Amino acid sequence: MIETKKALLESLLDQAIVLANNTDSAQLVSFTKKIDEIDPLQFFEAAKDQGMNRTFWTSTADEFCLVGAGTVCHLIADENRFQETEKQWENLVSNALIHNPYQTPGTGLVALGGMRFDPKKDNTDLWKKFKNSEFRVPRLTLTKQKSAFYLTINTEVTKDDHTGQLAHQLRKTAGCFLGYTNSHPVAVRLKQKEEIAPEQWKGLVKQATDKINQNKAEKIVLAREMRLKLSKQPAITTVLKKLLTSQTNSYIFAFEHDDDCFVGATPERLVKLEQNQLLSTCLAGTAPRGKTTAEDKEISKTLLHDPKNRGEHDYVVQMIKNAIKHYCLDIQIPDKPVIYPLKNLQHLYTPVRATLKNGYSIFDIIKELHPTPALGGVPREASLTFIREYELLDRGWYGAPVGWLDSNQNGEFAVAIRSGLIQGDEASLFAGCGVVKDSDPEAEYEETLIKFAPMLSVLGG
Ligand SMILES: C=C(O[C@H]1C=CC=C(C(=O)O)[C@@H]1O)C(=O)O
Repeated sequence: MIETKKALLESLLDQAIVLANNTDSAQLVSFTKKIDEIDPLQFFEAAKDQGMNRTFWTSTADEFCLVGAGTVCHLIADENRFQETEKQWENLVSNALIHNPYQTPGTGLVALGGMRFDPKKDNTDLWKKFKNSEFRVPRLTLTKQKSAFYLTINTEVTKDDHTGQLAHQLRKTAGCFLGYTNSHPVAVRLKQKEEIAPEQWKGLVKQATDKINQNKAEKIVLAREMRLKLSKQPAITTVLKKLLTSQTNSYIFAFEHDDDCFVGATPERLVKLEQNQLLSTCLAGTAPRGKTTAEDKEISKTLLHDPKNRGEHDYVVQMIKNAIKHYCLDIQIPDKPVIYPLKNLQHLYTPVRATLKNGYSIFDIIKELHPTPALGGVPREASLTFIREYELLDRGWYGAPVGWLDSNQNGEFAVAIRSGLIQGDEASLFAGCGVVKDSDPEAEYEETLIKFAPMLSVLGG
């Protein structure tokens, strides 16, 4: 007998009720179908209307987007957060009843999340809603891969559920998302902007260069915070829309916890995995964009040959190479970086390609890579100790891996920089830069100002 699409959902729910009965526990069901084109931001906004916490991820280079609405289950980890999350994920996947006839990465059962930069640094009140490591499996996930769109409905079925009633409820909720049209709310005005202790931060850069000149470290990345007061609570949909149009070479992400939302537009890929094909990238070494094409080219040329920036960049290349060699075969790294242009900045960029050996997962790689010298420093422990002790802020999820994974060994993580934590009508923005032996505090300060710009401008600055 040929089953209709409608009957597929019902038969999956029937099976789940039997399993829930047998095990006397809730059964996770994941059902994916192709849908007509839909604006991911409308889907995101619809989730707000349904009172659901939202998660957003887009890789503009791949025309790939994931939007999560609500949470059907959480993966939360403290100690050994990478191994623990992987274990929870494997467990969840092996017990779920999954219907996903598509091979497209990011369809089916997907978890999205992130983690704290440094689990050893005390958690302040600022980040109190954000766990050491937290991934969510959304109630509804929209996946956009180029011109194809997929909807995944995840639900926990209990032995007392009724197939017809549950199927009706799930379709009704999905209908609210698919038929949603609303204009995005207006943007906010910036009322006040406060840089946290800028002079003290410059002093810290000097302290770091002194430490480097005493051969106690080679590179230390130092970050700072800017506090904003806004005219009202911003609509995250509008913030994302502006980031999508202004930061085209970046990953745009958002992770919402009620009135707190961690949002950013980062150019820094940590790792991408498509089955066993791995791509990581080194992005370190920075210069501003030129005002004219000729000036821009001149700056790029200088950046490509500047020993300070090349040194900063090469630390990252070497570290990634060493970090992945145990887990990968066939590692390919070009000899020289190229320029990666952003709206306000340009970076040195080197892609790293490899094949992941059997038996390893994306978590093994993230564990080795985080933090790269683009966010921590060299040597890793000495720089982290310095940051932990002296940096004037709680980085929270800033500078840490943020991304997604699916149940077919696909996933992608970026480093959450060029980001901010929006809390009601206030926000904290974060920006940092690599300090090496000849760093000039004033120049590093200027560099962080440019790095604040993408988030600042979408919040009315
Ligand atoms: C720490 C940040 O940038 C890092 C990533 C790329 C280039 C960097 C640099 O040139 O200093 C930083 O290492 C930030 O944007 O907050």
